[in-house]
Amino acid sequence: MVKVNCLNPIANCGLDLLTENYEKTDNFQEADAVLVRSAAMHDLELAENLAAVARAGAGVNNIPLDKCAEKGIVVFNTPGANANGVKELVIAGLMMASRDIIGGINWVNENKSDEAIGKTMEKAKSKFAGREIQGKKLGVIGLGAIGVLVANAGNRLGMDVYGCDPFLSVEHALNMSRDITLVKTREEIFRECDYITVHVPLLDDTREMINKDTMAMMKDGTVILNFARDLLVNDDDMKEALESGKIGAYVTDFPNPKTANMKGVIATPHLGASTAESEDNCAIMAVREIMDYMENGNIKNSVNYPACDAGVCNTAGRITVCHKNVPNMLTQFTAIFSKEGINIENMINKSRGEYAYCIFDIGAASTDHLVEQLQDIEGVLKVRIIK
Ligand SMILES: NC(=O)c1ccc[n+]([C@@H]2O[C@H](COP(=O)([O-])OP(=O)(O)OC[C@H]3O[C@@H](n4cnc5c(N)ncnc54)[C@H](O)[C@@H]3O)[C@@H](O)[C@H]2O)c1
Ligand SMILES: O=C(O)[C@H](O)COP(=O)(O)O
Repeated sequence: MVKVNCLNPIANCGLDLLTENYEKTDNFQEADAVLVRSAAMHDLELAENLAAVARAGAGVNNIPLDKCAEKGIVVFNTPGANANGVKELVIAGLMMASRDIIGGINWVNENKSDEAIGKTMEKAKSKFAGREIQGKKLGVIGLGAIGVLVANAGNRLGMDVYGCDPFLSVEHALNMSRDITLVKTREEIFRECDYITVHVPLLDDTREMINKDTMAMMKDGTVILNFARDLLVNDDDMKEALESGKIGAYVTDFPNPKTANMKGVIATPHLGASTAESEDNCAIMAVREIMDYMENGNIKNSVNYPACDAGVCNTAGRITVCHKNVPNMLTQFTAIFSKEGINIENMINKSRGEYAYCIFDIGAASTDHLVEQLQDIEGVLKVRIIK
């Protein structure tokens, strides 16, 4: 029985995929697999039995990826599964920053008991006038699942779209409209664009990419949209830029105590992926990833281990090994099978950075004795019997 713990509520259509071989537990420490959204995992103690963590979503900065890798815990995410939900909210953000929709709605609420509201509004409305986005320049930093959808949508709305992503994948490039101008550096976007939207993961080299120096390059009144992570922006610098008019508005899905109280900020409470469709897509993808890993040892969409797919095992046994990506590991593994007189019928070994992963399909049923010997090799992080 595989024990699954949900650190956040996960959509039922995903959980319903779990067969009778899985059991939900409320106890994180006894889980073999964990499903999570944004719950912070950095301070949690990781039990020996934990084999997999699936993030039903994109950003994994709430998960200690290296600590997990070091313990042979494979971490997955669900690329693209919530991208359309975020794209639609970004478009709403573009609109809210361009037309004073919020001011106008507030005015109607404040004047809702005015019998003559139909007349008074005609006088009041000039306070809420805005500008159109058609013909304006939109810069998209990060052309992944969300960035490409935002870029294409901006293009369809008549914007002149610029995109920047030094690691642009072939898949995302193929999905991008040819009308979008690809630029090599984000500085070109900072200098050129009226609206700048960031869709990058929070990493050391993206942290505070919007700061005093980068905002100084921008046109006066530039609108910044941040539906990625709050730490991509230096809040104190943003406050100054909003006060001076350098930045016209800061739209963020990640308010914090500073930005929630900042004039010129339009904030939503991390709503990007909070649609029924995105929650269902993420839950289904995350549960399928966990099940394929637990039942077959296959890895798809991991963020700390290499992809590895051996299909369904059709030999007598299958053993998987998470290990350090260092010399002489395979020789030591195969020596153990050879000593036990067990034939390796198929084998896959993949590496990713400091870590590597092996699937051995063998001619005999796997035994605890085999596992113990493999586990004793220095550099082996986790050994699992699949069959
Ligand atoms: N508001 C929300 O609810 C919500 C929902 C989903 C994702 N997110 C956030 O949005 C981020 C992006 O999500 P995604 O699904 O598009 O991820 P993704 O992995 O598909 O795309 C990220 C892109 O950023 C690019 N990138 C990395 N470093 C870069 C850099 N220095 N400069 C430019 N590009 C760089 C990558 O090459 C990749 O193409 C996530 O990491 C997450 O933080 C927020
Ligand atoms: O990175 C993500 O996928 C988003 O920030 C969504 O987070 P959530 O699943 O907590 O809504």
